[in-house]
This record gives sequence, structure tokens and C-alpha cells, in this order.
Amino acid sequence: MFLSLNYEPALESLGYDYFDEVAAANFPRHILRFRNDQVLPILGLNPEEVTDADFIQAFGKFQGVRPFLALRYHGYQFGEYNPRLGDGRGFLYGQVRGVDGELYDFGTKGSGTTPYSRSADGRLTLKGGVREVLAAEALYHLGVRTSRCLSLIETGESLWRGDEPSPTRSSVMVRFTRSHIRFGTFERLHYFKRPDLIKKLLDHVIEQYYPQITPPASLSKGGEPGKVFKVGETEVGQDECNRYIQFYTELVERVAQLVAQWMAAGFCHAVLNTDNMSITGESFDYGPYAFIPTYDPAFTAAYFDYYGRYCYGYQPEICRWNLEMLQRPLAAVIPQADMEDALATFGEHYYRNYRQLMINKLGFEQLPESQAEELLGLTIQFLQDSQMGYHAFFAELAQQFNSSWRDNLGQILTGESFLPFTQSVSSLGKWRELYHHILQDLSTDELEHVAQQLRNKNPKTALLRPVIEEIWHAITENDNWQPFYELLNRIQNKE
Ligand SMILES: Nc1ncnc2c1ncn2[C@@H]1O[C@H](COP(=O)(O)OP(=O)(O)OP(=O)(O)O)[C@@H](O)[C@H]1O
Ligand SMILES: [Mg+2]
Repeated sequence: MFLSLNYEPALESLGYDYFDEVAAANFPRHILRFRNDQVLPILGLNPEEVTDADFIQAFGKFQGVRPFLALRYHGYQFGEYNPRLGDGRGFLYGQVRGVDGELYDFGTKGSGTTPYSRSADGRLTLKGGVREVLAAEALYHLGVRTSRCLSLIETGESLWRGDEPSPTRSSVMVRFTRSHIRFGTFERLHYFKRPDLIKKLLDHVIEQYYPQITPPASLSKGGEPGKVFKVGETEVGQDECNRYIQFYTELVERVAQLVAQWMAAGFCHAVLNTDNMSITGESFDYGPYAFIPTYDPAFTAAYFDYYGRYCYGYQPEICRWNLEMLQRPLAAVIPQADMEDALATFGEHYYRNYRQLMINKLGFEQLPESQAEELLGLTIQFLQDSQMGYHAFFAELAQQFNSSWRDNLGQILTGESFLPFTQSVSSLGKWRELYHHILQDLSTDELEHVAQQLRNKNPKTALLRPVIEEIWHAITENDNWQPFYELLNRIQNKE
């Protein structure tokens, strides 16, 4: 089924400067643990017609005739440039155009060694695979622009890891995402002083992932088609240059929006190295991530992040810095001053998006700016003062909300979960007053809309670490996958 999809050699057609052809490992076993039936319709496939054997054939045994491409990239890891990276345990399996007209990647993780594996085994632990499946689904259903997992297959090997009781079980995952071109893909080309390859890749990225940016032909009608000038070492036409500026400007906006989505979702990615930043502004690579238990800007998810560089509250600044580092390769084709102007808007884009998403989580489509600002401020204040669960606060708000709140301040957030804070946290009283004040302007229909919005944005199920550990416990102790499927069901049904 997957073998007969209409694969497009989009990246492959750029030539062997960007990747190496590799082979998949032969695994002793293939046990399908997860298939993402929600994704299949995007590929034009009817889930009922796709068998488990189809998944195993394509994404466990890797039968098929396409070249598998280990992509070359570098990256800044914890602030240090690392030229010894690249797909060390994965490859681009293929690219397919969805029924929505968009190009999608199937990328593997844990599929065997490549020229970039260094001394590592090219494998993915089963727990790592389970965690990535869960994160992607949870984020997707919280409205985050994210990759998703198409399949997870257990592969029957024993792996040794410093951060899991070992030996531990192995798996191979296939990721479904717009692109695996990373900031680090460009950084590598800069390292090797190849502005020509930067330009070629950028043209490809704009054509495939930023199609609304006007192509040179139409731009040149009104512009100055003949004018060519030097940016860095490269000769760039005026209208080409305009496109590149538009691209960087939009990337800045997309990344700002993505970080706002993580922050509102209470998500800490944990490893925001530039090799984990997609050029399409999508989120992916869910390793030691965590959803924050309580609102704490200093919350750090990765045990190896000794200085808290990638803590929850630094994420916007880190992504801004990553965009700044990307200016180095892009300076080959984009004037520095234009990139700086674009990046200067990052903070504003981030904050505007964040505030809007938080207002949505609080039940409203729109609020006047000053009111939105005040409500957000009080919400954060309460979450910080009380250290009530971040997800619990919103879930409880959604559960307890009642249209009677409009006429009766005394009923707002009086459920049991808020009792401990009624006396001790003064921001709760102020929050209630403001919320009441906002509701007073609403009609009965609008109140119903608030109730719906609250439930829609704030599912009861939160993917907190203890929840994942419980799922993993059942798997590792009793090979019981039921809790995993039940959790996935709740997440996918936004319960
Ligand atoms: N077990 C492994 N074997 C070989 N290379 C590995 C292994 N684990 C990580 N790497 C390499 O180390 C670098 C950082 O890995 P990271 O944990 O960010 O995930 P990843 O393997 O990069 O996958 P992706 O970024 O596509 O989600 C990458 O170059 C990766 O290929
Ligand atoms: Mg990675």
C-alpha cells in the first residue's frame, strides 16, 4: 500500500551534496506497536484498507526500491557548533504529496547506522519511540504545528543506554512531517563555504514550503528584472533577493508562532539545538521533553541541561538566537540588515501570538488588548503564586465553567481544587473579579461559546511525566500495551 504511493524525488533531485544513500538495518522482529490512522487520509489512504502487514513491509522491513537518504547537517548544540552531525540513526524514506497539495516527508528514526552514526548504534529505544509518538499526538491535538509519527515498530533488539535501565527494547519509528531540512542543514553548507548550495537549497525550500512568496517571474514584471547585486560572495537578482527577505521574515514569524504554541501548551522541548529546528517552522524531535507540571519559567526537562539553557521560560529567547545563527549561512544570499530588521520583530510576534493563545485557552476568541493583557497577567500570577498544576488549572476551569458565573461572582472557581488557594493566594480573588467582569458583557450564546472553547482548548488528559512513566511501566513490566492505547485514544479524541 505504502510502496505504491506516488513518491516525488523532491530533495533527491537536488543531488548528492545534501545527503548520502544508505541502507536500512535488518531487524530480528517486527511488531507493530502504533499506526497513525489519523494521518492516512492525508495520503489519500483509507485506514480500513491499510493492513498492519503494509506498515511492517514498508516501515519495518523497508522493502521498496527508493534510495534512502541520510541527510547531512550540522548544528549548534547547547551553544557550541558541532560539525559531526547528520542523520545518524535515520533517513528520508520518501516524499509524498498529500491530498492537501502539500509535500510531506516520511523520515525514519532508529533504522540503522549511517556515515553519521559516529560510534553509536543507529537505534531508537522503544521507550524513546513511545515518548515521541505521545508527544507528537498530544501537541498536535493542542494545536501545535508539529510532526506526527506514522508508525512505531518494535524490532526485537537489546540496546544499552545510559539513561534507561539496560538492556532496553528497540524500535523504529517513521515520522510524518513537512520537511527534515533543518537550520543545521544550511549551517553545514556555510561551514563548507558553499553559497551556491545554500542558494539552491533555499530556492527549493521557498518553492516547496513557502509557495505564497511570489516567484521571480511575476515579481519582475513590475520590478527591476535586470538588476543584479552582490550579497556576500554571491550574485543575487533584485527580485530573488526580495523573495529571500520575504522567506526569512516569514520564518521568523512561523518560529515565533511555534514557540508561542509550545508556551501556551505548557511544553518544554528540552533540546532546542539548531539541528532540531525545522526550516518550515514545525516542531519535531521529541527526546527528553516534558509538559510542565506547574508554571515555572526555570523548569528544565533534560537531565543533561546543566545550566538550564533550554528551560521552559527561555524557549522564546533560544529560538530567537537560533534564528540569529541562521543568518550566518543565509548572509550568502540575504543582506544582513534585512535579516536583522526581520528578526527584530520576533519578540513582538511571539508575545502577540502567546497572548492570543492564552486568551483562547481562557475561553475567549478576542478581548480588547488591555483586558487581554490584564487577564493574562493575573492568570500567570495565580499559576506562579499557587503552583497549582498548569494543565489542571485550565482543565478545571473548563470543567467548572458555568454560565451562572456571569451573574454570580461567588460561584467562579469554587470547586474543590481551588479551595486551598482561596485564602492563601490573593491573585485568585482578583482573577475571579476580572473574569466575572469580562463575562458580564456576554450574551447567553456567547457564554455557551466560552464553555465550548474552554473544553476544546483544555483537554482533561495531560501528558505529564508520571502519566508516561505509568504507561511505560505497564509495557516494560507486563508487556501490557492497553494503557498506552487508551491514553492515545483520549489524546486523539481531545478528552
Ligand atoms: N543511537 C544513535 N545512533 C547514531 N546516531 C545517533 C544516535 N542517537 C543520536 N544520534 C545522532 O546524534 C544527533 C542528535 O540526536 P537527537 O537525539 O537530536 O535525535 P535524532 O536522532 O537527531 O533524530 P531527529 O532529530 O531526526 O529527531 C543526530 O545527529 C543523531 O543522528
Ligand atoms: Mg535531533
